[in-house]
Amino acid sequence: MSAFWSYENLERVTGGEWTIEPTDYTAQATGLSHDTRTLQPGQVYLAVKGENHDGHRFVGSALENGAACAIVSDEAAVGPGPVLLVDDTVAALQELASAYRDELAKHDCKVIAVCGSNGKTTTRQLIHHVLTRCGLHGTQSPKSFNNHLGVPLTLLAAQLDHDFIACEIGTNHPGEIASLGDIAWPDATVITSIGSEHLEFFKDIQGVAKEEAAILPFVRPHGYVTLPAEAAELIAPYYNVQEGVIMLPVRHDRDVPEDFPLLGEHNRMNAALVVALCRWLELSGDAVNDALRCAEPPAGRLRQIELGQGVTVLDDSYNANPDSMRAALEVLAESDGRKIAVLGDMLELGVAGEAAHREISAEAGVIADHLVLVGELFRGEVWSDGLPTKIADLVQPGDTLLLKGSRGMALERIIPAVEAKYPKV
Ligand SMILES: CC(=O)N[C@H]1[C@@H](OP(=O)(O)OP(=O)(O)OC[C@H]2O[C@@H](n3ccc(=O)[nH]c3=O)[C@H](O)[C@@H]2O)O[C@H](CO)[C@@H](O)[C@@H]1O[C@H](C)C(=O)N[C@@H](C)C(=O)N[C@H](CCC(=O)N[C@@H](CCC[C@@H](N)C(=O)O)C(=O)O)C(=O)O
Ligand SMILES: Nc1ncnc2c1ncn2[C@@H]1O[C@H](COP(=O)(O)OP(=O)(O)OP(=O)(O)O)[C@@H](O)[C@H]1O
Ligand SMILES: C[C@@H](N)C(=O)N[C@H](C)C(=O)O
Repeated sequence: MSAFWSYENLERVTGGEWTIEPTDYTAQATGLSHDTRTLQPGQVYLAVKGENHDGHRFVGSALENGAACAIVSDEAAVGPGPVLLVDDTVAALQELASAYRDELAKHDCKVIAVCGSNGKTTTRQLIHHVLTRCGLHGTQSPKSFNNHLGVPLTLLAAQLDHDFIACEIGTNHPGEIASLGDIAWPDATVITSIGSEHLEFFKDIQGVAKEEAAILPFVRPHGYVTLPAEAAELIAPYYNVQEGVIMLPVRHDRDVPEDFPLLGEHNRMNAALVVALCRWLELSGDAVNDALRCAEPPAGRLRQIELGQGVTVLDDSYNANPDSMRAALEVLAESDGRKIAVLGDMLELGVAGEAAHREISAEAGVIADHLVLVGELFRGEVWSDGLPTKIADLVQPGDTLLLKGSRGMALERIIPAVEAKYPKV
């Protein structure tokens, strides 16, 4: 265990003041949690004000349940154990993560950042899967933890004897990548894609490219960046790296095994970036290929569900923007049987949204034998409790059904009705 988690170091790094003093300043906590529902005894509890709760309300129960101490910004939050008062708990979390990042560097644990418009979770999970199968020990972002809370929590959850952390870095507003880059200081970065995401805030693809390029100055000297060749062209105007950083644009997927199981050209390109990263890490090509052959997509990201009577559901319901819509429609176009596309609204596209919905519905109309549009922006069906059954009734044996829309549309709600009609055998 490192002295990093000692009470005296927590005080030093955060600049806080103890409102309830520890009895032994050199004693160690075992890590940090911001959630009493998952907190382990011995961890620091960090109180965060969220959308639904104020974490300060749970300080008492955190300490009663064995938290080593609590970090708070509200003097009134107390309990049976040490309490460290700071101005801003989110800033304290980020300061702790920054300091821990320096510890990780001393222990030669590599931080691998995964940025990009589409494919961060898929690629981050692929990296963790492949590196682990190649014999390295490491950790990765939970769920899609990729923002001002998720990135520091991911870094702080790593152990100092880990070989790597695969850490997603996300954005939906200009400036977010730079502030997270300044915490993560990655050894290597994969930029999965640059596309029409969150245009409400980035305006256009140049805006997205500029934002994603903002990770580059934070890649550590002699570090590594890989990205698709088209993305490299888009970020070229913003190219700015530390000394000795190698940047490898990837043009093709020919190094990915033919039998890589994730669907779609976009996933083959994600895998090609992982292969490039693994070469930089000097991992065995055969071991990397074997690992890629048994990879699985994360839930809701073009996951193929085989039901009874030859019905296939392509569950791509996690999120949507024009690029990931097109990627999914390409897969549907190649699929067996009649093709049914159920497409939900693409959110956060701002003024670009109207044309994008028009174009996608026209393209989908050419590919699908049956197209169902759901949501206001598509001028489609309004969601109702009866919609899943209505869609299940359209499906015939041997069909392929694509479900794709933004998170807010939650199109995975359609799956149980289709499963009920065509139970898995
Ligand atoms: C703070 C937090 O983690 N909240 C998550 C929590 O919400 P919940 O309603 O339970 O809690 P509150 O936030 O209201 O509570 C405040 C705190 O109280 C704690 N607490 C609560 C109850 C209790 O009994 N005990 C407690 O201790 C609680 O733990 C809080 O600390 O759960 C929700 C459901 O799982 C989560 O959705 C919610 O997560 C918030 C939104 C969050 O930001 N989490 C980050 C860790 C994270 O990284 N989340 C990612 C998604 C990130 C994302 O959307 N990324 C964008 C790009 C970046 C956008 C950026 N600008 C932004 O605004 O975020 C992208 O496009 O990818 C994830 O969850 O996967
Ligand atoms: N390189 C890619 N290009 C286009 N679409 C992709 C790519 N990789 C994955 N996708 C699709 O994008 C969607 C989101 O995938 P994923 O969750 O991996 O991305 P993400 O960047 O982590 O998303 P978020 O930022 O919302 O967490 C899925 O539909 C997935 O199939
Ligand atoms: C879920 C969140 N990370 C995201 O990608 N949002 C967009 C707008 C979506 O859900 O499509």
